[in-house]
Amino acid sequence: MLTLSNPSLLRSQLYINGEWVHADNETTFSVYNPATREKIIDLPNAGATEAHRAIQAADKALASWKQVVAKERATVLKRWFQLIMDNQEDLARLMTAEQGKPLAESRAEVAYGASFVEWFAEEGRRVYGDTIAANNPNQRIVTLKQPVGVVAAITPWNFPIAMITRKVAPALAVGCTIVLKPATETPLCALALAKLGEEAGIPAGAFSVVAGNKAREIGGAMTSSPTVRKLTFTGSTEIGKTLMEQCAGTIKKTSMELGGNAPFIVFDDADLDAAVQGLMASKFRNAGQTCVCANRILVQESVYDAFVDKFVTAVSALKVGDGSTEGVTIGPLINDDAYTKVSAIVRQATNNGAEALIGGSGKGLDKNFFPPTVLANVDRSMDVYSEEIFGPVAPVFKFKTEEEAIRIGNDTPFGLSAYFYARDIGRIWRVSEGLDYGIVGINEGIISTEVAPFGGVKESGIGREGSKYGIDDYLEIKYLCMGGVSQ
Ligand SMILES: NC(=O)C1=CN([C@@H]2O[C@H](COP(=O)(O)OP(=O)(O)OC[C@H]3O[C@@H](n4cnc5c(N)ncnc54)[C@H](OP(=O)(O)O)[C@@H]3O)[C@@H](O)[C@H]2O)C=CC1
Ligand SMILES: O=C(O)CCCC(=O)O
Repeated sequence: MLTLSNPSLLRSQLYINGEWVHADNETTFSVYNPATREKIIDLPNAGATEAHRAIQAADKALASWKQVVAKERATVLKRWFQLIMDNQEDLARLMTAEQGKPLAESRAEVAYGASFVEWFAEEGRRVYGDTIAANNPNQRIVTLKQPVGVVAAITPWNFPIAMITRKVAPALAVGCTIVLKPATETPLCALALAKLGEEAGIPAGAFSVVAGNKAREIGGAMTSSPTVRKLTFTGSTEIGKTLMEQCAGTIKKTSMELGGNAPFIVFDDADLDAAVQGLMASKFRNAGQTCVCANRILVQESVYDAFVDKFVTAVSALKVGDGSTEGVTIGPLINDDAYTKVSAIVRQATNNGAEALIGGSGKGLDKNFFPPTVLANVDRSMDVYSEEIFGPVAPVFKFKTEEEAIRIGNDTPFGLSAYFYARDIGRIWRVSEGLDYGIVGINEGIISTEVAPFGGVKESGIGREGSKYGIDDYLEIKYLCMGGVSQ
C-alpha cells in the first residue's frame, strides 16, 4: 500500500495546458508495482489528440514565457527545485513503487533530478551572445542565442525523475516550452513533478505531461508537428533511430541519449579494491538498468583471478528484494519483457560454455527478480559481449595488453560511457584518449553529476545533457549583420 505524507502527489489525471484532465475518450491504462505486480492506479490513456492539444498549449505559452526575463524564469525554477527537495521522501516512495529501485537509490535520484533544476535555474541566466569583428568596416556583427521554441520530450522508465528534469529544466530556463511523454511504466513521478511545477508557478501550457501507453501515436504526433522544433529523447537506440527518421520530415533539432555497452577495464597496476568498489556501483545501480552501467568487464590476465575473487565476494553481499524493504540493494527488473531479455542473454552464454560464478538464473526468486550474476569463460561471440544487458549481470573477459583492451573496449557501435582503473599516468592519458566514448570514468564508477556533460558518440546519441553545454541544445544562434555603420 502506497502512503504519502503529501497525497496530492499521487495524481490520477493528465496535466495539459495547466489543467488536470481525463483522456478525451475516457480510456485508461494501469500502473503496476514491479516488485509486487500489484496495480497502483489507473490513469487516463492519452493519444494523439491529447498530444496535439498539449503542443498547441505549449505554442501559446511560448509567446509569453520566452519574454519573461531570465532572472524571473530562474526564480520559478528555484521554487520548483525547493518543492522537489521538500517532497523528497514522498517522491522516492512513488519512484520505488512504480520503478522498483531500492528506496535509498530513489532518494538519491530525487536529489540528482532536483540538481538539474537548480543548475539550469542558474545557467539560464548565463546565456551569452558574441560580438564578431566584421571584414567590412561598414558592418557590425553580433550573435543572439534564442530559445528553439516548443520542445517535445520522450523519457524512459529507468530514471523516472532525473531523465525528465534534465530535459525540462534547461528548456524552461531559456524560455522554451515543453510537452513530455513519460514511459508507460513510470508516469507517476512525471505527474508529481508537474504538480510541484504548477505550485512553483510554471505557467499553464509551458510544461504538459501526456502519459499513455500509445507511444507510437503520441510520438507520431510530436514528430510530425511543425510546431515542435526540437525532440529530446532518452531510451533505446532502436527507437531513437525511428524518431530521428520521423523528425527528418520537419527538420527538427534532436537530442538523443541512447543505449550503451560500457567496457569496465581493470589494468594490472590498478588498486583492485577500489576497482571492485567502482564496479559494484557502476554495474548494480538500479539492478543494472542504466545506459551507463558497466556491460563488459575486461581484466588484465595477471590480476584476473585476484580481481574476480574479490568481485564475487562483494556480489555475494548484495540483497535482492522489494526496494521498499530496508537493506535491499537490488530491486526487480522493470517488467516481464526485461526479465525475459536478461534471462535469454544469460542462457545463451551458459549454453555456449560460460560459467556462472554466482547467480545465473532467476529460478527460485519471485516474479521479476533476477539475481546478481557474474559470468566467467565468456567470449566475444556471446550476446553478453555485444548486447546492452540492462540487468544485474557481469560478464568478465580476460585481456593481455593495453592495446588489446582499447581495441576490445571500442569494439561496439555504442559510445556512451567507459571506465578503467589504472595508476600509471602515461597509461591513464593513452587509454582516456583511445576510448571512443562520450564519458570516461577513470578510477571512478559513478560519473553522473549535473555539472558535467552527459552524452554519447556513435550509436549512443547526439547532444549533451547537464553542465554548461546542456543548455545549448535548447538554443538557436541568430547572427545579426548590421550595415550602414560608416558615415
Ligand atoms: N538509454 C537508456 O537510458 C535506456 C535504454 N533502454 C534500452 O532499451 C531496451 C528496451 O527498453 P524500452 O523501455 O523498451 O525502451 P524504449 O526505447 O522502447 O522506451 C523509451 C521511451 O520511448 C517510448 N517509445 C517507445 N516506442 C516509441 C515510439 N515508436 N515512438 C515514440 N516513443 C516511443 C517509450 O514509451 P512506452 O514506455 O510507452 O513504451 C518510452 O517512453 C532496454 O532493455 C535497454 O537496453 C531502455 C530505457 C532507457
Ligand atoms: O540510464 C540512463 O538513461 C541515464 C543514466 C542516469 C545517469 O546516470 O544520469
